[in-house]
Amino acid sequence: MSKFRLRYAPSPTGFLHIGNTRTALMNYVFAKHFDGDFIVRIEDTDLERNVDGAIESQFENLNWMGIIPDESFLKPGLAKYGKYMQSQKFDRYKQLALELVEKGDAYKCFCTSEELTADYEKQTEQGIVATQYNKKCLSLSAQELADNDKTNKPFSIRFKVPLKSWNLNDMVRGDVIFYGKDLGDFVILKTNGIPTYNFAVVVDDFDMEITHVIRGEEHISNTPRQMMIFDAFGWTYPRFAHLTLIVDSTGKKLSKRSGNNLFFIEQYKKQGYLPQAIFNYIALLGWSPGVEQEIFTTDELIKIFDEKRFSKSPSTFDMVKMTWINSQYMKALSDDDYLNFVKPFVDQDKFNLTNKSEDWINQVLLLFKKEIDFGVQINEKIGLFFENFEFNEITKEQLVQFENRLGLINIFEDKIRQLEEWNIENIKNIIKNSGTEAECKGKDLFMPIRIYASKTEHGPALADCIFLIGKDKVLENIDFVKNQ
Ligand SMILES: Nc1ncnc2c1ncn2[C@@H]1O[C@H](COP(=O)(O)OP(=O)(O)OP(=O)(O)O)[C@@H](O)[C@H]1O
Repeated sequence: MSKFRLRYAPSPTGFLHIGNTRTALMNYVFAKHFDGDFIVRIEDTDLERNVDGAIESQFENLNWMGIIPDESFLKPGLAKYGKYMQSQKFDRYKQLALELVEKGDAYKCFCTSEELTADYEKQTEQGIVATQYNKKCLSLSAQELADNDKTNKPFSIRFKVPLKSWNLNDMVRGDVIFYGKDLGDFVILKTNGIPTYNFAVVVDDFDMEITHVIRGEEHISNTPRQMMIFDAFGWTYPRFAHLTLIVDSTGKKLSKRSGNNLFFIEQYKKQGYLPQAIFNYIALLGWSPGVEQEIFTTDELIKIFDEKRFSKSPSTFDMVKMTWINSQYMKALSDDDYLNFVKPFVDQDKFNLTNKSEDWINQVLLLFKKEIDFGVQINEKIGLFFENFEFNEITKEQLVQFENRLGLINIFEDKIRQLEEWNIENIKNIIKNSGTEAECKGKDLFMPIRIYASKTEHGPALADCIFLIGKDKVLENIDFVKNQ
């Protein structure tokens, strides 16, 4: 059996989003499961739609998620596989399109766009819904052709669709039959010499010896056109798998053009999601592992991958689920890995770390290891340990509910002031003893102390909080809250 070779072929018309990542990921996992090659090819023939920075975004984000190409324009394979960017292969496509003209499988079309539009409009008036090219140029005489060539009349090249049928035998959808009579003769090389999508894809898949084409199902109607081009050259088809699309909550396909930032991978990188978690989540979109388990490493996913488990219905992108998976990965990190990961997300414009010790910063960040779902959330948690933390009205309302608060806090404050050895154990004892002396326990004990000492009703373990806020600042907070 020859080595499996699969490809992900984005157009550089926008940035990597959850939808096209799923296609890239499935090609990658499929290839790696069978010890094959994963190739990234850039389909940039639509020059006007190409977007600056799009190629970099695709590669950067794929690499970040561990979807690493074996071959791409950055790391070309054998010379016989050709270029990995379609805009660098225009000569090859042209030469092959002319070869098909030579063989009689394609023909030059001299119709102008005005003529074509007029004819399509006429067909529509006649009630024809699926308009087709009228094959006018197929019957040009040798003399007409020679005259047109002599005057350099601009032409496109059209494929002559045979009147036969094709069975896609799709890996997801099974048998799908297409008939030539339903497909008009289509352009494979435009007047400007640039190939159309269907032609370039076939030439590339052949050149690169692609064995399996896994892509979104919006491409299914392209596939018979590609199969007939394979046939015309006498080339063997790859196996096709058209995966159902990833849609948003309104059922709309996620697309580079959707303009919704929430679909882009870059967004999650910036928010402090872990690449393995996103990989894990996307792998389960439209593919089932066949077991209840939901958390898998990349290696496990590659191992258990089964091409028979692709879903037949669209999958909705669910950010809540992805965030939950991310939180599971965050909790499972070692303390060191967690700290290395989360520190860069601390907003240093808001929280000045320069005068804090490394040890203190680490202890503060670790308090929230089990609480935060993704990196930037740390900024919603750590405010109470920093200057200028605001005491808000809601907290004040909470505090006044505790009738015994002043008696309790006076006792607590006194003990804190006298405490010589500042450690968590001693602080715990002070809280306990203050409760005994003020005759309060449970919420009546902990909540007032928490609010006076930290200016908020929220926070991790009370003694840990007080310890890290520090003695002077705790006393300052108590004084401040008393005066509200
Ligand atoms: N929402 C989606 N769900 C599943 N696969 C998708 C989705 N969007 C794109 N793909 C797949 O990603 C691959 C790369 O596609 P492409 O670069 O054309 O992305 P696109 O987002 O569809 O682009 P555009 O926004 O320009 O239409 C194709 O195989 C395509 O089928």
